[in-house]
Amino acid sequence: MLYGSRRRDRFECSEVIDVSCRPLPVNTLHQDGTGRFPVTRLFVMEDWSDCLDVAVQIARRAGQVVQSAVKQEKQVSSKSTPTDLVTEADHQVEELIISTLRDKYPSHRFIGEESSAAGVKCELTDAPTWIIDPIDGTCNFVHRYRNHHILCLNHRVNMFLSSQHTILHFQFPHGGGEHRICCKERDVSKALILTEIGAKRDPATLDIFLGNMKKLLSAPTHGVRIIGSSTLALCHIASGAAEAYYQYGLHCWDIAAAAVIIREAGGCVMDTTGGPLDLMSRRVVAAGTREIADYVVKQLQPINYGRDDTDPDGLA
Ligand SMILES: O=P(O)(O)OC(CO)CO
Ligand SMILES: [Mg+2]
Ligand SMILES: [Mg+2]
Repeated sequence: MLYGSRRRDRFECSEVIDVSCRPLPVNTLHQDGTGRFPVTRLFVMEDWSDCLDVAVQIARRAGQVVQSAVKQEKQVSSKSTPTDLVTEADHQVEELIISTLRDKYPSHRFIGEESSAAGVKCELTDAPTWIIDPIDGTCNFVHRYRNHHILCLNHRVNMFLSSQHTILHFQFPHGGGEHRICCKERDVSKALILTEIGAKRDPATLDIFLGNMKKLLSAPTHGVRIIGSSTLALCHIASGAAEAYYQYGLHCWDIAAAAVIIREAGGCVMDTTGGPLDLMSRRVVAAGTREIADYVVKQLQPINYGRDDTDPDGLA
């Protein structure tokens, strides 16, 4: 996923296409029945239009790497915990994205999941910065459970791109997207809520995690789902396929692009305290409506995962 933001630029939804030109599954990211996102106008600031072309090309190449790797035997290692998995494909895709973009845009900066795991400081400045999750849903990828995406965001260019089964270009007017596609449900008893587990599995953390889920299930809501890809789940909020998402323990590369997509689709993204989202905080609540988001915020007991920018091992 490649995304960038220039705050006052207009940007509008262009299209959702499938890498192999197959129709997208209904409800994967949008539901117009054709597998196509309603195409409107494409507007890219001249400065950054080149970035979009490059992003599309890289995403296609990275998507091919992942699609070919998914069928093969994988070398699986763990990072911060035994459940925090990484494969050769994660490294290969991140290297492909960073090396290509660095050649093309020497002044741009990078925050990458696997580079951070290797000790590169996770530092977000005002410089154009690409935030990269080479495979989101690595555990799914390892098990061939097909919910995984390549995610990369450019912090200063209005574009976002995801590649695995899909390539997405979303370009919206900041703060005023015309495509209000998030669910507008305000009644939590009619909500489907998504979450992810996080890498910590000690008994105290799991008690809090299960307690939070129990509260939301007993609201009652229609249900709680865990699909194994934070960003895909967040994109489901943008698409209107679910009403809310919350998580402790995700990273800036899981949230960054999806947060913009949700906002521009008319939804809200915030901190688990109800305050503004802090990209480095490793926690998030997102929803189609403020009412549902506020309800979720009130139910949650926090889990401390530290911060991406100050706790590189991620287990503070
Ligand atoms: O598979 P990844 O990139 O580790 O991401 C996990 C959450 O951090 C699933 O979204
Ligand atoms: Mg991820
Ligand atoms: Mg990843």
